This record gives sequence, C-alpha cells and structure tokens, in this order.
Amino acid sequence: MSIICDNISFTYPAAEHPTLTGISFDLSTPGFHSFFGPSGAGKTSLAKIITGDIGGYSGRVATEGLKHLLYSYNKEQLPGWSNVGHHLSRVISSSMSAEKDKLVEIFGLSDCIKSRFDQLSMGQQNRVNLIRYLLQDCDLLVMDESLANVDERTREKIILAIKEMFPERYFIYISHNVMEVAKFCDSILVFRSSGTAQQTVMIHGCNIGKKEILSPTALDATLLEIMNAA
Ligand SMILES: Nc1ncnc2c1ncn2[C@@H]1O[C@H](COP(=O)(O)OP(=O)(O)OP(=O)(O)O)[C@@H](O)[C@H]1O
Repeated sequence: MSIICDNISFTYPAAEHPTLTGISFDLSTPGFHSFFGPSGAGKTSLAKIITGDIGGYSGRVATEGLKHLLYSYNKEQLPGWSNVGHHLSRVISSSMSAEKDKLVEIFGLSDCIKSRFDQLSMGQQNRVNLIRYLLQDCDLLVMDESLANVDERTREKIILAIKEMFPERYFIYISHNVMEVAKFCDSILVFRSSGTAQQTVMIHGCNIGKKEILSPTALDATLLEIMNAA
C-alpha cells in the first residue's frame, strides 16, 4: 500500500495563479503523516486531490492498495435534532460498537453522549464528527484540522489512541500545530512560503507512539528542520 503523488499541479477554475505546482512525494508506510504550512498554501486542495474530491489537476496520483479514501474536516455539522449517542449508533455499524464506546471514552465525550449535537462546544462537535469517520471502513483518512478547538492534552491522548487502534491505516493529518506534527507524525510535507522555487519539502517527524519516550534532541532537530523548510 502506498500513496504516490508525481508532479501534481492544479489551478482552480477562474483563478489567476496555480494553487499547486509540481508537487511530488510518496508515502509507503501506514500511520500518521502530515501536511503542514501557511494558511492558503494548498494543503486541503492537495488532500482532496488524493481522495478524489478534486479533479482537473495535472500529474499522477497513485493510491496503490488503498480502496477507500475519506476526507474529514472540522466544522462539519450533524443534525441538531437527535442526540449524539443515537446519531453515532445510526451511522456506525453495530459490529463496531465496542470501538465506538472506547473512542467516546478516550475522546472525553462520555458526558455529552445524551446531548444534542447543537448543544455541544465546537471542540466536542469536532470530536464526535471524527469518531464518525474513524469507524467507517477506510484505508486513508484525511483529518483536516479535525481536532481544532480541542485542548492540547486531549488532542495528544486522541492521536496516540488513533495510532494504536488503527495501525494499518494511512492518516493525513493537516494541522497548524508544529509541535504536534513534529512529535506524532512520520512524514511531514511542509508547504513553503509562496515565491519559493520548490513548493513543498518532505521531512521526517519523531512519530512517537503510546508509551514511547520522546528524545528532546530529536524533537528539537525536527522542529528546526520544519522551520528551515517553511
Ligand atoms: N473552491 C475554490 N475555488 C477557488 N479557489 C479556492 C477554492 N478553494 C480554495 N481556493 C484557494 O486555493 C488556495 C489554497 O486553499 P487550501 O484550502 O487548499 O489551503 P490550505 O493550505 O488548506 O489553507 P488553510 O490552512 O487556511 O486551511 C487558497 O488561496 C484558496 O483561496
């Protein structure tokens, strides 16, 4: 299983300038990978090209061995009229019920399971929405700022749990949190400031898992590499 992007360029219809220019990289191991960089740099656009939600680009995308590719993002709204528990039970297969309960607990949502979606905070809504996607049958899940508005400690707990529970799955984690990306991601595609000749640079992150000790030296080196690339 792998994700290969070869010389991807893309311009939105009617846009004056291209959003993506000659982007190439490959991901050949499952796990957490990241798109990182300035707002408006093209991270979402590239992720949607990979999942097939955007066409009309040039270059080649090959997602060998990956059948189901899903894009998820924060701010997605679920119906306000049903309670969160009922909604999750409706959209998640009953065979995944144990996993659903486990995620609800780890994600810190046990107290809101009987609330209506529109009564939740933004961070709670984002976590509910993420559970919905995590328990679909997929080989790649794009998490586009999916943990926005969630406090740092809970986010770390969630990322470590996802890595442990879905070791065979690819994740593309789009985030503006440099520390999180450096700590938890394997490959980090850094989008550079506009005007640089090469739009992206690939960097290896520390990719720590549960119970792994993070070396401060390795983290500093990764952070430095990201900053130098950006
Ligand atoms: N549907 C669209 N039509 C035209 N231009 C678009 C469209 N969607 C995005 N763009 C433009 O493409 C560029 C890249 O947008 P994109 O959402 O991919 O960036 P991003 O790196 O994900 O940004 P952010 O970190 O703010 O989410 C931006 O300049 C944006 O205005």
